[in-house]
Amino acid sequence: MTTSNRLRIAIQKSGRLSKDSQQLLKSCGIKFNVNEQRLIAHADNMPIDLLRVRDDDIPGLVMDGVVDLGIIGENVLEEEQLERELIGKRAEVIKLRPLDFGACRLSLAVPTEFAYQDAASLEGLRIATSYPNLLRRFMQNKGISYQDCMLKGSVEVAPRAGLADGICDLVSTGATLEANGLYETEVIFRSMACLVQAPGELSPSKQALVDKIMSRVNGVVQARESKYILLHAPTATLEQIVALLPGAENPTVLPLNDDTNRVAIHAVSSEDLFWDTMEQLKALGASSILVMPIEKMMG
Ligand SMILES: Nc1ncnc2c1ncn2[C@@H]1O[C@H](COP(=O)(O)OP(=O)(O)OP(=O)(O)O)[C@@H](O)[C@H]1O
Ligand SMILES: O=P(O)(O)OC[C@H]1O[C@H](OP(=O)(O)OP(=O)(O)O)[C@H](O)[C@@H]1O
Ligand SMILES: [Mg+2]
Repeated sequence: MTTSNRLRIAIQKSGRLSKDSQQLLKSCGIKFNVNEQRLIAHADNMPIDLLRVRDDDIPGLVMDGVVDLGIIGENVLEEEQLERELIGKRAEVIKLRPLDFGACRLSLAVPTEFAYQDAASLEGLRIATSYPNLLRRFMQNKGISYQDCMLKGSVEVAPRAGLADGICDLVSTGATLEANGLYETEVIFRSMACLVQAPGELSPSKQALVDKIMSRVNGVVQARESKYILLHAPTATLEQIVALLPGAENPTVLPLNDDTNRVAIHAVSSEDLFWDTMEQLKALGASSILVMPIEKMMG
């Protein structure tokens, strides 16, 4: 456990998770300025320090209690846990919650000309990856032997460079695979960013701060997933219209001036309202449909 009485949070310095991690903490009311050159950023309004590091270092820092909290991809967390289990090192973290960014998957991929049937097609072949432990677990469960080619970056170029027959790497849109003449054959792990806490007990003041941050994170994420919906609806189709609003319980129904056949509906929906639903609402006679973002939410 850290000895400092300021709460330490590790986030990725620069990369796929850095902007979203910083944005999330800022949305929770933590005020800080990041200096690109500096590893540490002190919050102005709360006893919190942000440590800006390589994402691979975050699970270890949390597991060892060097920092109190961390924001990390589940893929990197799980890989580090498997690595530490292998060498008998403490690998515990408290998983506080998944976050709403950093969605990707760890997949097997092979060159377009490779006749892939199932994972057994890779028997005895060489697979390039930055995730040797997740790959090993998957292949061991299937009873397939293969050869490792450990690369920290540029994994997708390995087959073309003659370093490997296939790869096991992160995919989101698939554009990188396509650009490198590869296709995805098997998803071996699905990942999101998550908020984790060091094992063991925090001091009461730090615990109170973590509770406060957690409640705010919950509010921020919930608000981002929700929408405020306003519309006018014919009373005749009111029930059908309300049923179409995703996750909107007990919407407010208000009378309209000089119109007894129509009402105004105000509702908080637990998810976005897609165009298809808006078109269905319109077909049921709804009009003046407004879908608005919600900035904050509590209770
Ligand atoms: N294409 C993607 N879309 C969404 N999330 C992704 C994508 N690629 C990676 N991620 C998530 O973001 C994390 C960080 O990815 P990034 O590519 O920035 O890592 P990195 O190059 O290892 O960075 P670092 O320099 O910090 O080691 C990944 O571990 C994964 O959880
Ligand atoms: O399926 P896609 O949408 O193409 O995304 C996948 C790519 O994204 C990540 O790399 P990133 O772009 O973060 O750069 P990096 O290789 O420098 O980490 C990942 O390592 C893949 O290479
Ligand atoms: Mg990394």
